[in-house]
Amino acid sequence: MGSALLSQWVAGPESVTVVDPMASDLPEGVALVPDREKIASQRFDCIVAAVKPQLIDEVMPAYRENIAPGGYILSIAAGYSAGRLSRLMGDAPVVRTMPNLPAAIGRGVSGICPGPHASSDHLVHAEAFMRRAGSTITVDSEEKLDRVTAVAGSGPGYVFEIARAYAEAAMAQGFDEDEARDMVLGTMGGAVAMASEPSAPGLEELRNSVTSKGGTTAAGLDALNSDDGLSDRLHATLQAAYDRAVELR
Ligand SMILES: NC(=O)C1=CN([C@@H]2O[C@H](COP(=O)(O)OP(=O)(O)OC[C@H]3O[C@@H](n4cnc5c(N)ncnc54)[C@H](OP(=O)(O)O)[C@@H]3O)[C@@H](O)[C@H]2O)C=CC1
Ligand SMILES: O=C(O)[C@@H]1CCC=N1
Repeated sequence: MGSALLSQWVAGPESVTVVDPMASDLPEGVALVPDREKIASQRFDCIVAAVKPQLIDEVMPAYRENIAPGGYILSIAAGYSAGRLSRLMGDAPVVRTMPNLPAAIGRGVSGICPGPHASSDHLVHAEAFMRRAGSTITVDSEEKLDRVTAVAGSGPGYVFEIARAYAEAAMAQGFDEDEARDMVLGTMGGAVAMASEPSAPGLEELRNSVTSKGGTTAAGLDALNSDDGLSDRLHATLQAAYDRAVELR
């Protein structure tokens, strides 16, 4: 996820240093160091915590000395609470954000939540930084951010899986893999673009506008969700992701 954000951030005026033991192929203009020792004496206005939540306790404390006066930590880690991270970093200001993968093409959706000691300047900076990677929604509690994680952070995973299963079903109708992929992604992309038009009606009305009485869509929708199976499955999906975020706090 860090490299997806980096691909959008490099267009900005800041100088960026990435610490990654194995990284290669970073965008031009980014300084890469394999470990923190190489930047031991440097200070940064914003340190982005982009390792897995399970590695934060091990990796992040070494960076306490790297926070410039007035600087802050911007964490993209799912679940791991801002309070816990702030304490780990010697009561440093923390802003948490939850981006999603389409940030890689500037179409991400990022939740943002100010944590302990974060000033309004830190929040404004984090919002501007994340807007370079797509749209943002600022929430006032970490509980809400963990719900953004369940809906949007993990969301591209659900969408890719739904598209994969949809394409698999298209192949069972006799289309080859490329035909199935093109039809499914074209249909999903077109429908999402239409629903995203500023003057678009609500989603239920849009669905109804495809559904002729006694027609093919009605038959398909009946199989898809007349027993609320799809709705129930999606509720369970978001709840499971949220519950996992809570476990990672
Ligand atoms: N994937 C997603 O869609 C999203 C992920 N996130 C969050 O982003 C974070 C990263 O997740 P994800 O990108 O999926 O995971 P990855 O494993 O792809 O990325 C983690 C990166 O951290 C590097 N790393 C490991 N150890 C160190 C270290 N000691 N110092 C510096 N860098 C290190 C890894 O290098 P190496 O590969 O060499 O181990 C890797 O490049 C997580 O906290 C996750 O919750 C948030 C929103 C969406
Ligand atoms: O699966 C994860 O834990 C991360 C956070 C949201 C998306 N990927």
